[in-house]
Amino acid sequence: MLVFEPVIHAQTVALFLSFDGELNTTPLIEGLWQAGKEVYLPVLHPFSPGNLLFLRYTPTSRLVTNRLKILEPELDVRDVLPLNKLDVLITPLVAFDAKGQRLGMGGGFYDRTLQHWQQHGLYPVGLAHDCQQVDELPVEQWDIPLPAVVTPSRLWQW
Ligand SMILES: Nc1nc2c(c(=O)[nH]1)N(C=O)[C@@H](CNc1ccc(C(=O)N[C@@H](CCC(=O)O)C(=O)O)cc1)CN2
Ligand SMILES: Nc1ncnc2c1ncn2[C@@H]1O[C@H](COP(=O)(O)OP(=O)(O)OP(=O)(O)O)[C@@H](O)[C@H]1O
Repeated sequence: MLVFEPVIHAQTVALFLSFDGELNTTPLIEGLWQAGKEVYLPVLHPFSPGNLLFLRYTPTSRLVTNRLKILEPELDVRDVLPLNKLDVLITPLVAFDAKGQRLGMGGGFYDRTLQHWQQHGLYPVGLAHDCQQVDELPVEQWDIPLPAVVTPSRLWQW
């Protein structure tokens, strides 16, 4: 991921703190910090259900457990980055298919975030284990396909 072209050119990168068998993102976060990138994490929106905010994450950030039992940075409006300032958005996923369709945890959070991603100048990329690839996923009308997925063994692009 650190040698993936959009990441090399990025100043701001959002990713996620792994839980429940997701590929461990800790080494990647430290690599991004070392490369001088600003790292952002998703925070459940305090009053807009189903939406995410992206907050700056540094080695001294205070983390709290949200209602979905995931660690997230403590809400401080000064740490929020608007989506149009985000260069790369690394998304978690449960499974992805041969066309770049993404299955998530079912909250619709990333489908909402990724609406109109092209207009935001944002580049989304999924991060997953190799075994999370499947032939074909059922597609719902709101599902947004990913232009790229990175796994430990390879890069997929569509
Ligand atoms: N590491 C990580 N962070 C992430 C996500 C993710 O997939 N991975 N998300 C990706 O969107 C968002 C959170 N999405 C989630 C969606 C559903 C559940 C979940 O456990 N749902 C339970 C019901 C929980 C409840 O309502 O009490 C369930 O479906 O059984 C957790 C996270 C934002 N942060
Ligand atoms: N752009 C959207 N606007 C409004 N509702 C949406 C949008 N995208 C998804 N939803 C709603 O969110 C719900 C969950 O969607 P879905 O099962 O595709 O989530 P997911 O992609 O698996 O989850 P996540 O993105 O959080 O990992 C659906 O019931 C859908 O109605």
